Amino acid sequence: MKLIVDRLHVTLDRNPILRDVSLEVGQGDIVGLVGPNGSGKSTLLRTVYRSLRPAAGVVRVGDDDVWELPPRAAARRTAAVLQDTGGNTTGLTVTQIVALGRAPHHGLLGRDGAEDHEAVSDAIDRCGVRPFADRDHASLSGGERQRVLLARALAQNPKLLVLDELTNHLDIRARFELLDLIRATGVTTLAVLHDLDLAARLCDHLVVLRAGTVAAAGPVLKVLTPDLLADVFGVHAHTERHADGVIRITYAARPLARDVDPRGHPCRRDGTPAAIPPPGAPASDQARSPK
Ligand SMILES: Nc1ncnc2c1ncn2[C@@H]1O[C@H](COP(=O)(O)OP(=O)(O)OP(=O)(O)O)[C@@H](O)[C@H]1O
Repeated sequence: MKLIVDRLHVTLDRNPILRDVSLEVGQGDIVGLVGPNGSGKSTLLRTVYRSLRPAAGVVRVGDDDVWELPPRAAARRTAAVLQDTGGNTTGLTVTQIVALGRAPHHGLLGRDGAEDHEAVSDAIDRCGVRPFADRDHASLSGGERQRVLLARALAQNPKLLVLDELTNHLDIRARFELLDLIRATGVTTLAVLHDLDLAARLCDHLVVLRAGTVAAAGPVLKVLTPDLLADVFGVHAHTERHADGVIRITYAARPLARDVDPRGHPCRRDGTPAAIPPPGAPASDQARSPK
């Protein structure tokens, strides 16, 4: 199903956290949500998986506003894998954790049927956690637990996957494997990723948040321009597609100084110029961080 976020505003403790945020994830597409710390990525995800009601705006999954759907119907559509959803799982096996993904599909009696067993078994296999199936979930490594949480989400058979830093605990091979796995699901996905290289590998499109607003959105190469990387992330970098088809980002050795604007002109900490550069003045190389 398609996800549409339309003119979303979120306020927390009277502070505006998201302002006029709109984005779209097409059926089966993977869109990466990126941005500096505190830019509002997790807050946006919370409105999408219906844990935080927006002050204004609409979140539509398929044809329905998720905030108008009954909670159980909304839960059947969207599965979220969050940074710290491990919770206290001591005493539950991996299979039991994955089976929790079936809860939104159960009737009043809450009994597992053949379809539930099949969905759980299939998710366990797809995520490669069969070797741990009978282990206590709490005894797994961080990376193993991440895969189990993804298996729980897939067991739910969702129409929309919402992922918050899923690859955090994973080694590099496991990251690539997980990215392949997410791609193979074919499920519409909105994923928060801090690692821009991984975002470029996984995603069809990116949405860049800065201070609660959308700074840019579109195909990876169009979005991750040197100006945007300097402006939003404060780094000198360039992005290109290599001969193997993979988009990679090359970063300068150091971040931009905080008191230099993206063109290398001195500025105040709030980004306003310290002095108006004369017309046509070249960017000061001295003011730039070394490449
Ligand atoms: N209850 C609250 N009251 C006021 N501000 C809040 C509240 N909860 C979160 N915030 C602020 O909202 C902003 C956005 O937070 P959010 O967690 O969505 O950012 P993020 O982009 O996911 O950050 P990170 O990359 O560090 O995980 C932050 O500045 C945070 O301090």
